[in-house]
Amino acid sequence: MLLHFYKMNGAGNDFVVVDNRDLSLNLTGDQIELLCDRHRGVGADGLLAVEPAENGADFKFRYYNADGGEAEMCGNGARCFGRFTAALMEEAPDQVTFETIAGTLAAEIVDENIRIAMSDPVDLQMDSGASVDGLDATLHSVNTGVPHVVAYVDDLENTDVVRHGRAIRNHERFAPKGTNANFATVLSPGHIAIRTYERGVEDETLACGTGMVACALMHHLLTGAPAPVKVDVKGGETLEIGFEKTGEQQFTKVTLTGTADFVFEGDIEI
Ligand SMILES: N[C@@H](CCC[C@H](N)C(=O)O)C(=O)O
Repeated sequence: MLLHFYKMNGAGNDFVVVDNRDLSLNLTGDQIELLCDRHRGVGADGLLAVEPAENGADFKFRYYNADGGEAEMCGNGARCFGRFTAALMEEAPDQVTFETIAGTLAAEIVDENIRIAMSDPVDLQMDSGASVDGLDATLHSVNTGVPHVVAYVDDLENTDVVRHGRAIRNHERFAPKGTNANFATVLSPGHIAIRTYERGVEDETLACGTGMVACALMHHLLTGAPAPVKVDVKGGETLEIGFEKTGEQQFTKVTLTGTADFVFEGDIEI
């Protein structure tokens, strides 16, 4: 079968995007893994599929990690999905809504950037009680659409993100679903830098949107820094996280603002 695809990236987190509004595609996990393979396929951290909405939004968002497994949400993917679906609509909209497993989200076009109105974070735990060998940091956890652990460290550049990230991702405390693992450091009040090991990619990626949100919320809880929090990512960009606090460890109106760019499109035999 010849598949038409688009390649996009959000802050360096890259995606194969397919238009499946007619539901004619039924990609298997193996096919998705092959499409995301950087040597044998297009190469990407994940695959986004546009499907018809079921509950009144503009579209349905499906997200698959590079290993072919479906995930509930992807923050950088959501910005790319917003940019992609806005281009599918007849009149250029200010906002696109889409159903995800983590709830219905909205993407707003803000100048060159896309701002995602995220689902409210759940399962927030300051100090999850877990620890991993060789990492002297408290592991906080929160689900910002997908599960995340956040560890604040002094020396981010020299942190072994793959080793510690893999140990956290596979830690029994976060089983059976596993977790993404973020390492963050404070650059100045309200400005942090992060690196993320992603579940389903099983490696460090250049950026992770839901991970940025997790680290920004923890930064607020640990230091009191107000919104918006700026987040530098490994890919070199700085994104912005907005939020409102509704309780001691509860947040709403969480937003993620950053780039979402088309890279190329093509056809591939699968
Ligand atoms: N890259 C993402 C997160 C994608 C899902 C994640 N790997 C998981 O399995 O939880 C983002 O930008 O949020």
